[in-house]
Amino acid sequence: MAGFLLPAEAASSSSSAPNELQQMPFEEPPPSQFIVKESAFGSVESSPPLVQIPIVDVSLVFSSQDELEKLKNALSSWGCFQAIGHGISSSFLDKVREAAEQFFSLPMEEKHKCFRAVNEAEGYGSDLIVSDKQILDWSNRLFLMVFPENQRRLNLWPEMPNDFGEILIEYATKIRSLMDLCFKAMAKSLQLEEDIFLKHFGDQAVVQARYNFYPPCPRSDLVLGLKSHSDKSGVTILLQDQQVEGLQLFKDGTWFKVPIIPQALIVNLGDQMEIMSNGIFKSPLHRVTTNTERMRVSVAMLIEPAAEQEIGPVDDLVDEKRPRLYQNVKNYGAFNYHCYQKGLVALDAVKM
Ligand SMILES: O=C(O)CCC(=O)C(=O)O
Ligand SMILES: [Fe+2]
Repeated sequence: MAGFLLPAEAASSSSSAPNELQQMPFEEPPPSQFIVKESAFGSVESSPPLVQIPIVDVSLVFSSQDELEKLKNALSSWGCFQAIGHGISSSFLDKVREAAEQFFSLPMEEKHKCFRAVNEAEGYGSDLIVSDKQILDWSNRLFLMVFPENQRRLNLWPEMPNDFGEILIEYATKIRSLMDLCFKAMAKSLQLEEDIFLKHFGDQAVVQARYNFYPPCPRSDLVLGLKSHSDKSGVTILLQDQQVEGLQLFKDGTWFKVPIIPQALIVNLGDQMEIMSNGIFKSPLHRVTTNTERMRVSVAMLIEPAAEQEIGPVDDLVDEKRPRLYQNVKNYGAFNYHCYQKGLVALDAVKM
């Protein structure tokens, strides 16, 4: 293999073309900005225990109390589960993966059309730099707003493969239904009115797609595809690569590898639902390691309330036995990103 794409801003100190990805020889050691130093969460460990995180058949959560309990227990311990019975066919999931792979393998001139602007998150590129101490992720991503529909920036959407947009809209529509089902099930599992979380998201809820591309990395012992983070979202639904593992979850002081179940979707609770549930549901720390030989692709769909909408713990989950754990917040997405890139935990900063 002659080379791989290196996330841009990393190697380039030129601020005039921060998005220009560079071609680096495979043998080169990773530039120092990528090297993960020892952190509170330990060093890069590519072979931790492989654990089966809970599996929930979401087609049963309204008919089986056991399945609903499983969902509740999963979200209050791991903060995530593998969803089966979600009703999206395996052939359609393959189509979503294929469209992502086809986009990432296009020539750079073609991907260039989707490049994000220097200070914006939306579009194609590598890490948005917000701190000079930032350790860079060994990945490129395509980040697109899908809902509300009038906020789509179609000039950043890939033209190739030519059905990319159509597949994304169909996928996002199906995922939005799955998210709604999860929010209702979460409420029911806590004996709350079923629409309570949905109402907090409002009719202007934002759904974003994040296509992640992790090139092979010769030093997967030193570098991360995506640093340790918890998601800014209410909930994230993740379609993993069908063959290449990489996702790890942090629980009880240990990193665990998340196995691949090709037809499952990972429901990963985000910070904003941890806040709304007053800490009952957990937004887990997770990260992605790199692979020395194989690239990896994943597609994450995130939902959060509109930036200007204030959210906080729902009243019914605050009482004398369970005092309010979090402040009310607005525009939490941007705040979370800034904390993340500085190595801080955003949720800690909004605790009472
Ligand atoms: O690539 C993955 O498996 C995880 C991606 C992720 O955590 C994210 O996009 O927030
Ligand atoms: Fe994530």
